[in-house]
Order: sequence, then C-alpha cells, then structure tokens
Amino acid sequence: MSAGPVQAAVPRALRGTAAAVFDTDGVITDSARVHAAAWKTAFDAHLRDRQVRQRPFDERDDYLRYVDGKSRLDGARSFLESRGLDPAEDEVRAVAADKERLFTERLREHGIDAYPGTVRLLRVLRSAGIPRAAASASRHAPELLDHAGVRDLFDTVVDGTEAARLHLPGKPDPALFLEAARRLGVPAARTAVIEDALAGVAAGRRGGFGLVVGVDRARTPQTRAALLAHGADIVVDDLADLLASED
Ligand SMILES: O=P(O)(O)OC[C@H]1O[C@@H](O)[C@H](O)[C@@H](O)[C@@H]1O
Repeated sequence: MSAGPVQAAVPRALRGTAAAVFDTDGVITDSARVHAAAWKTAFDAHLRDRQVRQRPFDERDDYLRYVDGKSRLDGARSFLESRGLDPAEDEVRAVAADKERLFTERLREHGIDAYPGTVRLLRVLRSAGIPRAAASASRHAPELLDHAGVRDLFDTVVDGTEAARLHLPGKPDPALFLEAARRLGVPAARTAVIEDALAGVAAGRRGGFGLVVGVDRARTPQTRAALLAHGADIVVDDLADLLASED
C-alpha cells in the first residue's frame, strides 16, 4: 500500500518513527550561541579572578564538550574540572549565577528566533499526526519557545525546571528524553531524538531511541565526526536538509 500524501511528506529517515523529541537550544531556537557567549564571559572572568594561567574558554570546542546540553551547575562544574581546577561547590554556584545574569541580559537585548528548517519539519510532522516534544536541560526553554513563537508546535515540553522537580539526572543520562517520550505515549524504540549536543546524542543512544539525529550547527568535519562518535545515526547541518533530501 502506498503512503498517503501527508505521510509521504515525512522525511524518509523519520518514516519508521511514531514520535519525535527535539532538544531546544541549538535545535529549535538559535539560543545555544547566547548560552555559549554568556558562559565565555563568566568562565573567563572566573579564570582571571583565580589567577590561573589557563587559555580562555573556547565558545565552540569547550562549549560542545563540557557545557552544551547539561544543566547549569553540571556545565559549570564539568568545564572547571576539565581544566583540573577541582572547584568547590560555592565556586560552581557563583560562576553559574554569573552566567545566568549575563544570559538573561543578552536574551532581553537580542531576542531569540526559531530555525526555519526546524519549524518546517515540525509542521510536516504535525500534519502527519506524529507527536512532538521539546526537551531541554535549560530552565529557560519554555520562555525561549514562547519568544520564538513555536510553543504550540509541541505536545509537551520537559525543561530544566521539570527535570529538577522529577530528580531526573542530566545528559548524557537519557532520563529527560525518556520522560518526554513517556508523555507522548510512544516507546523510545519508536521515537526519534534530535540533538546538537554531544551529551544529548549520547543520551539518545543510551536511551535506546529508534533514531538519533545529530544537528551540526558548526558545520565542521570535526563536529560532525564527534556527533557520530557519540551516537548519532545521521548528522545534518540543518533539519531542512532532511526535507530537501526528499526533493
Ligand atoms: O541555565 P539554563 O538556562 O537553565 O540552561 C542550562 C543549560 O541548558 C542547555 O540546554 C544549554 O546547552 C547550556 O548551555 C545551558 O547551560
């Protein structure tokens, strides 16, 4: 039996899946760069204050490896540990608080947009009756989705506040994504995870999700290889590429 016109619009890679869980920062909204810039200012000031001879925080590499996709405190701790600093808990909290202040300031100044390719894919999935969740380690995710005008494209949102309330461990643990799939009523094996963070694709793989799509916003051979090595089944530069490959 041939697929109906609505089903046929679903990208081939997603045709076996019955639900989709989208990471937020860097997949749905262009907010990963705002997080990364705020982290850079906060970490560099902290490294200077501690008077350690360290190279500055790298907004691409350090962000992707140690911070992206993790909760605020986990990200702060993970980067400081990566520099061998063995941070005290109040040090981790101070850097995280600094970053939060900078992030909210920048958000107010610059605003946030949704990636057009993601919006196109979400609309195709909605038309095909495939339920969609937004998941994020960030407590700001619902606000970002509202700002970008895309919240109504999701059946459910599991954000950092929900994760804390439910005591869900952070990525690369799959708990956040499994909670999103549970809310959509679809087993992980029939759900796709769409992620740009290394910790996030690793979480999708560990959770036994049917498909893990890596989104390589940096568009470099290194980031593409890293996403594949951490568990992505396929990697695209933008979700519009999935739709374009059907033309
Ligand atoms: O501090 P928030 O908004 O709760 O976000 C926590 C983390 O959320 C993740 O989605 C981002 O990739 C990280 O950069 C961010 O630190």
